[in-house]
Amino acid sequence: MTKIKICGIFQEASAELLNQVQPDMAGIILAPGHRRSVGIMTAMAIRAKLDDHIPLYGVFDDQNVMDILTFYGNGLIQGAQLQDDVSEDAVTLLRDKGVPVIQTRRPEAALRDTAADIVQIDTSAGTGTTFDWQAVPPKPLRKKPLMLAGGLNVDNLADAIAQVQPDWVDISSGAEVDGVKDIALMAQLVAIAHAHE
Ligand SMILES: O=C(O)c1ccccc1NCC(=O)[C@H](O)[C@H](O)COP(=O)(O)O
Repeated sequence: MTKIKICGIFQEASAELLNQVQPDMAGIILAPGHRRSVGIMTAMAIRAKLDDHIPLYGVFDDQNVMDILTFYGNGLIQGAQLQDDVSEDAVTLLRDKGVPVIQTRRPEAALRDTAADIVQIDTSAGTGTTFDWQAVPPKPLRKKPLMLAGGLNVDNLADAIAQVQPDWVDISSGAEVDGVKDIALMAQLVAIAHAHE
């Protein structure tokens, strides 16, 4: 089974849909200024609606470690996804404080040492853009669980899993119709991921 994260939840109603399709993780964009960015009130409402056993990760594109620690400490998020330009010092500090971390990397930097729990390979940042999956290092070379992201959808997910052999897949745009999370697409994506090793 390949685990699946559905990212970019920005509506309370989408949390109820996630409870129906049961992904292994959900993500909210706590970095400001993006189409799917959420404020604290919406984030709290999403966390309250989402089933307790589905961890909610905050996506951050700066190094405001104190904010991340506060959000983690008060239960708003169960982990942090840090974009490529966040320093390894921030990753180490968060891990030292017990915060699970997903570190986003471009494919060419996939094998760089990190204290993160999961390395996400992505060039998309929620734009639905794929990259050449052959650039992902083969499984025997990986030191950390790998999360594949970027332009995954119901048409290419099975091929992506077969080719890359990720531990996790992460999908945002491919789970949306007209910019809003769609229950039928999310159900298909979860079924495809869970059916494949
Ligand atoms: O979704 C955003 O708006 C976003 C903004 C800034 C940094 C990251 C962002 N999204 C991350 C993700 O949704 C996923 O980790 C990943 O990039 C998959 O995106 P997609 O290609 O849309 O499936």
